[in-house]
Amino acid sequence: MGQEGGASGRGRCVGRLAQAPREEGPSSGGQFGHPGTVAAGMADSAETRKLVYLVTGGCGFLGEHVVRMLLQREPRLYELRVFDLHLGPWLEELKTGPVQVTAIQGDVTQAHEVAAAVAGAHVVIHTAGLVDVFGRASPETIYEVNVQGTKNVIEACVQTGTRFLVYTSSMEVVGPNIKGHPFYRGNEDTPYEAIHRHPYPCSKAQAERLVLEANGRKVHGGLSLVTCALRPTGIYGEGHQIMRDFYHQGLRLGGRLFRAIPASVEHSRVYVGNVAWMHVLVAQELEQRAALMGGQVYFCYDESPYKSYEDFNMEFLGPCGLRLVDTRLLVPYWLLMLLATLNALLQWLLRPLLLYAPLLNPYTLAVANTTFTVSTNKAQRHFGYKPLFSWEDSRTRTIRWVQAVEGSAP
Ligand SMILES: NC(=O)C1=CN([C@@H]2O[C@H](COP(=O)(O)OP(=O)(O)OC[C@H]3O[C@@H](n4cnc5c(N)ncnc54)[C@H](O)[C@@H]3O)[C@@H](O)[C@H]2O)C=CC1
Ligand SMILES: C[C@@H](CO)CCC[C@@H](C)[C@H]1CC[C@H]2[C@@H]3[C@H](O)CC4=CC(=O)CC[C@]4(C)[C@H]3CC[C@]12C
Repeated sequence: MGQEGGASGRGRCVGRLAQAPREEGPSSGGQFGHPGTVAAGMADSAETRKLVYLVTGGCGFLGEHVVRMLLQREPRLYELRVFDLHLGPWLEELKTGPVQVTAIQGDVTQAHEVAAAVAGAHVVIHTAGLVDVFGRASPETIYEVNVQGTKNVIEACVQTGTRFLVYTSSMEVVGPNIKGHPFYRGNEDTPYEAIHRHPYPCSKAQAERLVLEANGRKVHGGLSLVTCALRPTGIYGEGHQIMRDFYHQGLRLGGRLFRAIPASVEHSRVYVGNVAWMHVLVAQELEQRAALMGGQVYFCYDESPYKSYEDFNMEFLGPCGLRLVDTRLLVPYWLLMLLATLNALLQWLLRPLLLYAPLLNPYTLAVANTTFTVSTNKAQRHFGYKPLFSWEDSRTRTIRWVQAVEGSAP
């Protein structure tokens, strides 16, 4: 493991520098009860409902869970603004509850649309992003959405006087790096050479740096902006598109998936409900703990076991009737690399005619083939986070969801 960077974000994209402040302030030390109980115990009256939240990307995989979690766990919520390029029809059913749910179809790359959505919000949870490691979008588009979009959100907060900004970053900001160094049971301060070439991790790293640097900026009205960034590892759960893709691929292959990655390569994964809960909790605690939490990064973690990407997916796909066939002896790593490179070449050749974007490419192979596991309690120490969903719950919920998508179109 290299010593140049750090999981605190001090890494670099090739040609771009990403830097984040180190943790400061005392630990608040495990003095909290169960995180849900404080919010759930508060009176649900019109008087207590005065906060306006904005969730960007609120119709995405994670965003929808954040939106639903806020409605369940933030009793002070008066209005919830859901901002997304594509609004989901499920939003309609949320409009009948006690909270005013405002659906805003908008684009984070358009500063005026973002400013209009942010104006008057107390808290912004910025989850919108272009998650593309398959070459579907151009690098320019990825930067435009992930970096310029984040700049627009920050500037909107500053201009309109919004003080609290929670940013959904990613473990990819740290690694795995281009050298394939393992990150084993690391935390936010573990030294790691965070060097990337791919536009997705580079854009997330740049955006995260902007968010952290904005902490302490004066917003309209003279108060200070308080920001922090959450870094989920690979998220799974209801709505996880890649899990659905693997499931349908398995069905097409007669109920089999083929192991390509050694079982010894471990990944941390985190259940979407726990990631959403962490966002809600951070948003709730930022004001009281601004000095401690402002400008900080937190990995998102829970009790999900460390496993290889494929073995972990089998925790859900296995009970749905798929099995993992070990073909690693037949398909050695060099052959996989060759296939991945071929896929990249085909993508480039076919680009003028059609979009060819398979799951396997040199980047996804490198990520899947590099150990990246997180072991930290920083979120618990700083704001009392404990996973809301146990591993058993997370697993059961995800299996039920995969079973429900059974038979649906790939
Ligand atoms: N899926 C994962 O395993 C991980 C995701 N993340 C981060 O979590 C966030 C959410 O990711 P997912 O829910 O997985 O992705 P997603 O693609 O399901 O959700 C992203 C949402 O952002 C919206 N969006 C995209 N471009 C937009 C634009 N220009 N203006 C407004 N909205 C726009 C999309 O319509 C979508 O609803 C992203 O920032 C991603 O980088 C971080 C770590 C892991
Ligand atoms: C070699 C293939 C044979 O089955 C398996 C390919 C799996 C890949 C598609 C995934 C392996 C690791 C995933 C990434 C990881 O979980 C970290 C991520 C964080 C994010 O912020 C966005 C998604 C992702 C990059 C995720 C994408 C899919 C994998 C590369």
